[in-house]
Amino acid sequence: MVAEARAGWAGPILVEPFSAADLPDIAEQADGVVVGAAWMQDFRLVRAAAKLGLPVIVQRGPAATLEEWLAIADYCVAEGNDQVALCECGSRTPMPGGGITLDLAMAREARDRTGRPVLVALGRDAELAGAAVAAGADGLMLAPDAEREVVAAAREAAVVVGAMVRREDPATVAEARQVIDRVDAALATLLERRAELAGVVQRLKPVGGFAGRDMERERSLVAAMARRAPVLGADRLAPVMNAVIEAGLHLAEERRAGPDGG
Ligand SMILES: O=C(O)C(=O)C[C@]1(C(=O)O)C=C[C@@H](O)C=C1
Repeated sequence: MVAEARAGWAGPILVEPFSAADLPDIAEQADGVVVGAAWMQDFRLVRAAAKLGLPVIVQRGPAATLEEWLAIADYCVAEGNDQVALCECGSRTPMPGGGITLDLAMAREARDRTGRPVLVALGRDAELAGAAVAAGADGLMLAPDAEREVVAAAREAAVVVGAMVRREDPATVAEARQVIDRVDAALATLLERRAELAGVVQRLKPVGGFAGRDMERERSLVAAMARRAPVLGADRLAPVMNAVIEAGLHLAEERRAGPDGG
């Protein structure tokens, strides 16, 4: 199965053993071993898994406290393996649909206390991807059989929400460009949404399009933005917003004219 997975995936392959009998094969073929939520407290298996020397992902059991969870990471370190990341998989609660509720506060606390990367397991549902990233998750884990659209939605939320709420500190040109690409992804998403909303205003205003331009409103929105972007300031923002607004007005006029010019 690992060989099959490798054929369609360029990234690292993590494997969760069913029992100690799986460990030799995992050592040979996997890039990391997952201490599954269901057996987090099987200390013998945890120790044996840590001894493989591969990076270990310690998933939190559905009833495990923060201390119990972090203790398992310490067990791995005690086996001489410091490549340990944590993964929040949710607690059993009376919620419908399996009754598992992600504890993002716990994930955050685990990250703050240990300085280790913390992943959040989303199963087959990308809905909380943005929330997990905003709460500080270093990575998202999806069920191996999650649908393509779910994976794409989680990835998109991670990029856009991450760019909005996380500050990164790139050290090289390549890294800085990667961060810029993520910020641009968020900008593109917001620009597209803004153009749609500006189109709504054009349809609702008594006089829409360029004929109904309201420079007073434009000055005031630039001033409000400058309060959030004081380094850029109103003078640098004004031409940027002028271009953004004009693009929205052109789009609205084109749409009103229709594909054949009305
Ligand atoms: O608020 C309006 O009246 C709009 O038409 C929207 C909008 C904008 O894109 O924000 C566009 C043109 C106006 O000059 C001012 C603002």
